[in-house]
Amino acid sequence: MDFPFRIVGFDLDGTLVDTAGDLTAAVNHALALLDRAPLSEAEVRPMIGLGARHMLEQGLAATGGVSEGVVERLYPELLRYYGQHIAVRSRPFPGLIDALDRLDALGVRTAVATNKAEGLARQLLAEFGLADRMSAIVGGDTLGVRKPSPGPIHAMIEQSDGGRTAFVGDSIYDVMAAKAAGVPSILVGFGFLDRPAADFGADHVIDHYDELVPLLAGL
Ligand SMILES: O=C(O)COP(=O)(O)O
Ligand SMILES: [Mg+2]
Repeated sequence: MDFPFRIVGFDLDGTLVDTAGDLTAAVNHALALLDRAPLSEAEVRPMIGLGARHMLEQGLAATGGVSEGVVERLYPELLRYYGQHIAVRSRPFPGLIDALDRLDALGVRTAVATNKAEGLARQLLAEFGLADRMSAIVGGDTLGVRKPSPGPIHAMIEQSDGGRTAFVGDSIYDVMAAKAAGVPSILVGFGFLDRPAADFGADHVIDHYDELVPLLAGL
């Protein structure tokens, strides 16, 4: 039987890899430089999804206020710290590697469109041996646009040589980008969701990676 998709694209933070612990540590490193109290991982999770700069702005806003000058000063600090501590607590979500293996065996290309900076995305994926198995890795700074624009998904599809595509993500920006790109959107219910899964308007929701290949096979 022919598999109905040639490309399956993934978001990174909160979708392929649970990065909340290391991203929280990076935000808290920046906050500590201002003598501000740390945030919990539960507080930082909903701040993830529009890139690390946005996460820093949200973290500052939640702890006493944010100004452009402070963001300018702390953003490079946050990136530097994060790059040096990128995979201390981060781990691929359960069942991911099996699902990628199954897609590989079906001849499906897997690719990434993330709002994380491309260099950090490649570094993180390489930590888990995942960079080399992706046909494209498009980051938040790769193009002039980021999700919810469909641009990163279009670029990911083009770099993967085209074909029917589905996109898997954990944020409203992923669902919006997939819809704008005209590809089915699949929400992972285990990601960094900031609202109930049913409220995202995704075409499908999975609660474990074991569900991904059977779902796609039926679409
Ligand atoms: O780094 C972020 O805030 C978002 O990254 P993601 O697009 O992979 O979720
Ligand atoms: Mg995400």
